[in-house]
Amino acid sequence: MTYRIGKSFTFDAAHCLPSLPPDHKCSRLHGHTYTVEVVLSAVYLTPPGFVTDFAELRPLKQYVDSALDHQHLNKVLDSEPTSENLARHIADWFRENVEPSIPARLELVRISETPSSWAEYVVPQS
Ligand SMILES: Nc1nc2c(c(=O)[nH]1)N=C([C@H](O)[C@H](O)COP(=O)(O)OP(=O)(O)OP(=O)(O)O)CN2
Ligand SMILES: [Zn+2]
Repeated sequence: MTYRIGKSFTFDAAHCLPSLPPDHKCSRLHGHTYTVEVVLSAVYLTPPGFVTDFAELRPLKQYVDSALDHQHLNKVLDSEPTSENLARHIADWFRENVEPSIPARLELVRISETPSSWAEYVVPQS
């Protein structure tokens, strides 16, 4: 049996995908209101019955606000800022900076650029 929780954050940012053909609309600079959703799991609950306290995820919100909100994502990521690469970037940051101090593991990060599309990075089982 595994328990899961999720939390979402939003931020606004600009990006372009320069390796797309020049006539592709996403090769030009444009912006999105992004949604970041993280899903965490635990086999055992910690008192009073949490996978982890949602408040423990505050550092991720601070990272999103300081590093991603109102930024040009091509200047933030080493790779082209697709939703897939952004999901991996956030998962890597979370696993390095938050996961070691909480009783839960990161399952996945989901990114939505628009209400009708999303991409996920699913963390491999260790
Ligand atoms: N697999 C991916 N495909 C695309 C990505 C991506 O990150 N991963 N990104 C883009 C562009 O960033 C684009 O801005 C978003 O694409 P799209 O969903 O086509 O956006 P629209 O709002 O224009 O959607 P419509 O439903 O066509 O109005 C492209 N592809
Ligand atoms: Zn885009």
